Amino acid sequence: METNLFLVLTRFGAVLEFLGLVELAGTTFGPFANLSSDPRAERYVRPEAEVNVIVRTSEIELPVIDLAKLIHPEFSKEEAAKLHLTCQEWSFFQLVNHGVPEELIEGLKADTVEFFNKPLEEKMAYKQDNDGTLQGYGQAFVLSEEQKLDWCDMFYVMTRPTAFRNMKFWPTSPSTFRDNIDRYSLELTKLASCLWQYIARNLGVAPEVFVQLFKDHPQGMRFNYYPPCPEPEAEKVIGISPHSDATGFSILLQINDEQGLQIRKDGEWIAVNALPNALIVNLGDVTEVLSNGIYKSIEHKATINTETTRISLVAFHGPDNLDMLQPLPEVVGDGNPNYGSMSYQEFMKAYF
Ligand SMILES: O=C(O)CCC(=O)C(=O)O
Ligand SMILES: [Fe+2]
Repeated sequence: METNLFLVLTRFGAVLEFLGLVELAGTTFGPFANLSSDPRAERYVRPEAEVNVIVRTSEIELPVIDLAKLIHPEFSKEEAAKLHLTCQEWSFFQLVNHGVPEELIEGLKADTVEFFNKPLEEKMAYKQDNDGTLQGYGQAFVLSEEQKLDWCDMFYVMTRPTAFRNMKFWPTSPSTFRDNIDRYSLELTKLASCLWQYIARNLGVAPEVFVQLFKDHPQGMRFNYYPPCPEPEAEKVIGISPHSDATGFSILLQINDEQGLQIRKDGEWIAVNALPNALIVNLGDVTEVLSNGIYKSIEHKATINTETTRISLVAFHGPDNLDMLQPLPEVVGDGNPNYGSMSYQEFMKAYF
């Protein structure tokens, strides 16, 4: 979690000082026929050293957790033990048999692709404004003129609590998009409640404690759109910079089944090869602190490629408005707390 964390914070409402560069989003990609000769490319092309880190190429499959087994009386104990070990060793896992209806996922995928394929003017009707929440269509944090930019358009909406929804950012076309986002949001909320209970038990904490911590299920959804990046500079361009998520946990759906997520494990970058129907879950910084570091929030990034567009959807699940963020007493026991206590507000501010 000790990384450059430009990414997630405002998902839950911190204040962002924007520099008006949001207008760049979307307009930047199309005209980039040649990154090496276009002066705007400077904003995206990074020094080689930043990008060329080791990637383990050997096939490593991210652990798979089966939700049907987790909730099945006969298999639950074994699967919960696997979940605990996976959370300790990886912090990332693929969730299968997650119960989110396939028809809903397929509908949401189709709507998302259709939305991003629309002409720029139409998408700009939903552009981010300076309301400090990053909701809408645009780019991730642009904090200075010097900062290198991620090769990614984003579209972000707060989905829960439902009172936080700002419907002016919710596209009316495709006609099913709003409803599918709403339904998916509810499905993931149910899923999150279920997972929290097992995570709590695995940490020796009463599930009610987690129910209370995450009671209104704050949830934001970030749609990431990574267009193909032209050669020859593509190797020095990143889809999303290395970061960890400031959440309880995040749930990623690959919209068009293109791979590109990489996670940092034991000092190496590992390319994730996700199963077609899996959701990818990763524990965030809040969980790292609550668990006193038993579970870590690990760094990850998104790569781009030269030929194809990649689209992902990440749903962030945060705690309710905490006063203080600190390790749970059940987890610390008589041992040393590794993590101090900090105000939740301060914690969120640290992301700037
Ligand atoms: O698109 C991906 O694979 C990663 C996205 C991500 O990490 C994020 O949105 O926080
Ligand atoms: Fe992330």
